[in-house]
Amino acid sequence: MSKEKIPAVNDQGYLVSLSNVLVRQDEHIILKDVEFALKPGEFMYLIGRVGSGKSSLLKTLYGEIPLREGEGFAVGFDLRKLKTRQVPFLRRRMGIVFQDFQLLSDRNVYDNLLFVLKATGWKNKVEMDHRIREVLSEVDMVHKGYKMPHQLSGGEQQRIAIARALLNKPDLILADEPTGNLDPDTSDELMQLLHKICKNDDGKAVIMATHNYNLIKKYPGRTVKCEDSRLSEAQQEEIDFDLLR
Ligand SMILES: Nc1ncnc2c1ncn2[C@@H]1O[C@H](COP(=O)(O)OP(=O)(O)OP(=O)(O)O)[C@@H](O)[C@H]1O
Repeated sequence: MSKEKIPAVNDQGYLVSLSNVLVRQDEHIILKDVEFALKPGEFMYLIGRVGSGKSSLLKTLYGEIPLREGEGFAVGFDLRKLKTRQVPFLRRRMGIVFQDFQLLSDRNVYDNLLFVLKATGWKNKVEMDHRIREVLSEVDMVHKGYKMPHQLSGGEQQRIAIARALLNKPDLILADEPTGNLDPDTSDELMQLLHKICKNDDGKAVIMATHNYNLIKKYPGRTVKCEDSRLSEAQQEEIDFDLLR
């Protein structure tokens, strides 16, 4: 729906590219010398102990923490030059999913999705209805539009949160501990859904912060770790080792 036509990838074909980035919370340095890049269609896990900076890194990507040092690019935007008024446009190109679902409790599933479409500039009722049906179908929840959030299980609520994240056809999904409130079987289903979204032809990438190493074992993929204020690619052996601890 947005009129901007800037490409989501940079000259090197990356959806996200950070170089020499410093991430701060207040005056505290959370991560330094951050270097990483992500291509369309990639699925990347972000791991690290509690407080190691996973959420802070995601917040930097979605413009919640301003990038003041280093170079950053995400879904067509130069994060270093990002103006407050551009943040909604950046977020329209990203779908963000949290551990606690964050659905509006006072309205049903359909109206939760409608609310987001209206807030992001959609006007045409038929188009909005069509898009809502499409995203509900993508997450296998077509018949749950009339339900109130409290009438859904945790796994179903997270599916709706993913449907909401998909509404504006984002180039990148950022998921911060999306299985944190789900039981193992439901987590499993959610992983299959996220991988399916990533494998679609439109080249969506996913970054998922997680503590759930069992899921990484079951659904292996590129894994990046926050540790000692640094970001690095994690090896499978490290994941195996951490599982044993
Ligand atoms: N709003 C804030 N203001 C100041 N410091 C913060 C803020 N949010 C987080 N921090 C600090 O930044 C550090 C990194 O936190 P962050 O939430 O990024 O870690 P995390 O790896 O996502 O942790 P978790 O696994 O618990 O979600 C922590 O030391 C935390 O206390």
